Amino acid sequence: MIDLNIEKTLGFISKEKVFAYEAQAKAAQEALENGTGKGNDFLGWLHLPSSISKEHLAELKATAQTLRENCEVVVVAGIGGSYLGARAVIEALSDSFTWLRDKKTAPVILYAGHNIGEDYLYELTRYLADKKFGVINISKSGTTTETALAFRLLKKQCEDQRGKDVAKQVIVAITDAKKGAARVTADNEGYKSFIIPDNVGGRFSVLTPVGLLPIAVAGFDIDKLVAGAAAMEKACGKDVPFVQNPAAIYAATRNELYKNGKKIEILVNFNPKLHYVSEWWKQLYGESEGKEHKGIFPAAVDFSTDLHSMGQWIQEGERTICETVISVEKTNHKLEVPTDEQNLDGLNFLAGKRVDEVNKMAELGTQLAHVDGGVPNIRIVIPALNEESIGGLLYFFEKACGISGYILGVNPFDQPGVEAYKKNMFALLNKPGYEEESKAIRARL
Ligand SMILES: O=P(O)(O)OC[C@H]1O[C@H](O)[C@H](O)[C@@H](O)[C@@H]1O
Repeated sequence: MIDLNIEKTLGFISKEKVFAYEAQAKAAQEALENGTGKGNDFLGWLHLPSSISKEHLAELKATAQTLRENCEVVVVAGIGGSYLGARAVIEALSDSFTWLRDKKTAPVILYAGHNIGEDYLYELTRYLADKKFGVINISKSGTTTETALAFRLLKKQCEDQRGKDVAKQVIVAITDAKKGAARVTADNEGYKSFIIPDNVGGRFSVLTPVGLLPIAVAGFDIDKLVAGAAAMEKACGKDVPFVQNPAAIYAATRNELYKNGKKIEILVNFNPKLHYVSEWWKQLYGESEGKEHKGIFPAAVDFSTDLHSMGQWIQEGERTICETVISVEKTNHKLEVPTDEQNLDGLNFLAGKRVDEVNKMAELGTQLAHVDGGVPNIRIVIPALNEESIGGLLYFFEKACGISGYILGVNPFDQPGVEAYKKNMFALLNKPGYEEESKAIRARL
């Protein structure tokens, strides 16, 4: 379970004001439960953790096993919500150097379809040239250009390298039940496929096959991940009183901070493995709340790395920011600072201490400094980097996002703004059907 602490925001906003959101948070929770709010076609994530069946998990694990047995490398092709959840969990739980080890216990997971870098894709195809690789092609719409382009390359390479029959075994599609090019290809080629439910938007889909299959291929326990999320679903349930509901309190606090001029929320970690949890969080909150010219800008830093780059700005720059720190209570391994007789580096005052003790003092020192500098600080403690904790943390953020978006007054479940660049790109590339737009955009150049 997580521990949420808002004490260090209270010099900037008052507890009374935060607690005054109780009625709004309750109304938001009810709108989510009853499906009466904006975007109510996309509430499938709300009770997803508690509704995932053992059979579904077993099917995912069986497919993961096929990929694990037949692949040295598995490429996850997807963008946005179709890759960030999987990557967030895999990187949070993986040994940082596992990809460099000769002996591997699971296929190396690589990512594609989240950029259009020609060199990136060239180098990926080169790396895969002598590898037994498979592909998980993930796209809810089934038509996202970045992903489709990468998949076209990977599909051809996989078939050329491994033959059509093996390719059929090691290519898996995760997409809509009926529509989209990814569905057509999967059905035509006879790929194993999983469905992304209609009522679960991409950024809320980590606990569907979108996240669960790659996570299982990487060797992590999806039963425990889902169990952690289900426990959090309960802890943030509609009947939990406001003061005890971490999702409601977080949603209320960030809305009150926003009202008081804190336009940017920086998600902070003191553990490099959480980098992609922040990337996932940025999409979740950015796409959900950034509309109608409103919404906190979600940013992220990795400390202490970024204390030596962004630390100055955070300490003394424009006072429009607040921080939310994810702190991991216990490390998974133990490492002590050794004693050195000569003590040339002057570090003997740390000798015998755990490295994590030093990290925790960096964290505490940073919190106090930033609060002194005018940055309100929310702290979220998770017990450890394991499946249960991460599952719980992700669901907590999803639930809080739904409540927070409704308090803000926007539809947290659509993303109309994302289409603007796509329309221009298609017009510039002369995509059939965009003839008028092509003419209009060329006239502007
Ligand atoms: O899964 P897909 O349909 O390929 O979509 C992938 C991503 O791109 C879209 O443009 C949306 O902005 C995201 O919300 C989505 O997660």
